Amino acid sequence: MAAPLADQLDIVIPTIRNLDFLEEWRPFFQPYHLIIVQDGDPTKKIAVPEGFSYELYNRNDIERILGDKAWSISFKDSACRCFGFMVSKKKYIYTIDDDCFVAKDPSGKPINVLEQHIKNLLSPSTPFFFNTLYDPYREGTDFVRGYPFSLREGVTTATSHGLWMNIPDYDAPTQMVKPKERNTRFVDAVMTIPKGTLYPMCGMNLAFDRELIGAAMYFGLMGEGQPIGRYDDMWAGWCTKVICDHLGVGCKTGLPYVWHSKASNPFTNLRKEYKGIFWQEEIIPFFQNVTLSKTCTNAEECYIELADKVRKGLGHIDPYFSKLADGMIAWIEGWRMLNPAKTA
Ligand SMILES: O=c1ccn([C@@H]2O[C@H](COP(=O)(O)OP(=O)(O)O[C@H]3O[C@@H](CO)[C@H](O)[C@H]3O)[C@@H](O)[C@H]2O)c(=O)[nH]1
Ligand SMILES: [Mn+2]
Repeated sequence: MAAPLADQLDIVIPTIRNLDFLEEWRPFFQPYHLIIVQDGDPTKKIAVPEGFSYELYNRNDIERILGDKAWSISFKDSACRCFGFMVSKKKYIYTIDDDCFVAKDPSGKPINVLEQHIKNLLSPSTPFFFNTLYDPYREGTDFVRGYPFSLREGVTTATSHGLWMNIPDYDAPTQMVKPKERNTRFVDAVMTIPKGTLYPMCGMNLAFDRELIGAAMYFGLMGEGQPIGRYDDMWAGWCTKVICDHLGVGCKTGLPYVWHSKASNPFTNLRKEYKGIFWQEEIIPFFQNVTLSKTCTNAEECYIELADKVRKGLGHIDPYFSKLADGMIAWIEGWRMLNPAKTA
């Protein structure tokens, strides 16, 4: 079984359930190191299937390691996964939910998500001009007529956003209106999200270049004690996209697919999401108009400047956003504490 970049990529899994799903992934995941972020009750024992290389962190570990910055890592929300991004020492991260399984392509072949995500990350992105035949670097396709030759080299890819068969990542209102809707459509495409365009980044099946954009992959303050949930990955997606646009690197979406098996409770989800549903109508224009200084030349510097802009630009909506801006700073302080070499 192909295991590209096995020594350069960590798999981060947030879990409040169990890790039984790893048995199905074993052929693809066993060569890689796992970073498991155990949410909820730290006294609960999470069994890791035999044969996997892993490190496991629970809430006590997060408090011990981050000390007075631990509050920036959410509790009782999948946002806790970003702690795994922080403690990893690898160049690449893949993160997956524990209710995602191996999907099959239309020929019935099991999909090796890591192989496809790594292909996406190692091939260039084209954020400055849209190629209508999708990924021009893929075998059997190319740039179409009229595509500027000066742009055909493309730029470095920072993120690879995979999709989901079966249970789609719908918000609560959509889930409530369409409880039985399942995604049965396999679209054989990867495309770069154009510069200046935001997207709803889902954390269920996501890979990224940790050295390039990891410092901006903070999943915010969600879950217990917070007025909002299930906007963790959305927040990280908005922040990382504006920073990728500023740095001139790309974000891709499309292949690979996972099979998402569990529909979370729409009523619980509505309670978590409802403030986000109307707040985002102000948040999105903020991110669409935010600009970062030319002096910001890496994700950390961009993120610190963005935190200040969040405090000034969104603080009027709710005091939560000032706290979130503080959380963004605490996150970067934690990041720098655990990743000193890169900062230097
Ligand atoms: O309190 C919690 C709840 C869940 N987890 C772990 O996080 C992932 C996702 O959980 P789940 O599958 O229950 O939620 P979904 O609605 O399907 O997830 C999607 O919505 C986003 C919510 O933020 C999430 O990023 C998407 O993937 C599982 O691994 C749970 O075990 C947790 O750690 N703590
Ligand atoms: Mn799920």
